[in-house]
Order: sequence, then structure tokens, then C-alpha cells
Amino acid sequence: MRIKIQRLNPEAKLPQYAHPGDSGADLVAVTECTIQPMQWLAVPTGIAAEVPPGFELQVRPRSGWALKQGVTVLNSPGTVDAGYRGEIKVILLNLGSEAVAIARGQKIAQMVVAPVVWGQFEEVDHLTPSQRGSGGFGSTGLTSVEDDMGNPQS
Ligand SMILES: O=c1ccn([C@H]2C[C@H](O)[C@@H](COP(=O)(O)OP(=O)(O)OP(=O)(O)O)O2)c(=O)[nH]1
Ligand SMILES: [Mg+2]
Repeated sequence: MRIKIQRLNPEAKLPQYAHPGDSGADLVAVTECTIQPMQWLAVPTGIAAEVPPGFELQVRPRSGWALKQGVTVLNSPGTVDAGYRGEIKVILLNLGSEAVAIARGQKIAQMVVAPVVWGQFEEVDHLTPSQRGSGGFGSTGLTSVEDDMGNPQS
């Protein structure tokens, strides 16, 4: 799908897929900044997009960065509406114990193009009963997961 991208800053880079067929196109920071532990920051990408109606862009974290340094996208997946023409920003959250320095041009997140289904919200008095009913929030049980993948756990 063709998606028009406007560079708002000469240093900005277009989103780029690392490999053909990847879901996420990398987004890079257009300014340098530092995020202290347990702080978050809207990091500018220097780009704006024109997404066709019926689609959205989703801003997602990079798993490697999350695993190694605890940096994630606070509002993941960030929603970039089709009609939004402003600068795309990435709200990065540092859950690690060290300050994280971000360089200009560094990959900070990935962006996925996704289809949108519009709901027509209709008020009713009763909903059709279901097997789950109103059970939620752990109603099917909570288990602790053994870590055999080398993930940091404390
Ligand atoms: O990670 C994100 C999330 C959002 N946006 C931009 C595009 C999106 O279309 C707009 C609004 O985002 P959202 O709807 O998530 O925020 P809101 O707090 O509901 O703001 P609004 O009242 O403007 O919809 O902000 C980004 O650049 N990055
Ligand atoms: Mg909104």
C-alpha cells in the first residue's frame, strides 16, 4: 500500500522495513534526548503521514530494546489515525534502572500498517448470553510462568 510521507525535518528518515515481508517499519528519532529511569518522553520522528481511509498506523516497541534495557512504548500500540497530518511521535518509557541516551537517527520503534473496522454502536437492553458471561480479569485462573528463556526477572 502506498502511504505518503512528508519529511518535516531534513534530517528525518522514511520508515524502513529491515527485511522484505517484515510487519514493522523502523522509525528513527530526529532529535537526540535522554530518558531517565521511570520517565517517558514524546520523541519526534520528523515525519507526517497520509494514511488511506480504513487503515491506521500502529506504533510498537522494539523487542530487543525492551528486553535489553527496558525501553518500551508507553501507549503501545500507539494509534496514528488516518486523518492525522501532524508529526508522528513515539512516547518512549524507560522502565530500566539506567538513563537511556537516544541518538539522532537511532531506531526507536516500529510502525505497522493495520486495517480498521468501524463499529456502529447500537444500544440494546439485553446482550445475548455467552459461556464466558461477565467473567474476566483472571477468572480462568492465574499461573506463574517459569523463566527458562533467560529473561531478566527479579
Ligand atoms: O504514539 C502515537 C500516538 C498518537 N500519535 C498522534 C497520531 C494520532 O492520530 C494522534 C492522536 O492520538 P490518540 O488518539 O492516541 O490520542 P488522544 O489522546 O486520543 O488525542 P486526540 O484527542 O487528538 O484523539 O496523535 C502519535 O504521533 N504517536
Ligand atoms: Mg484519540
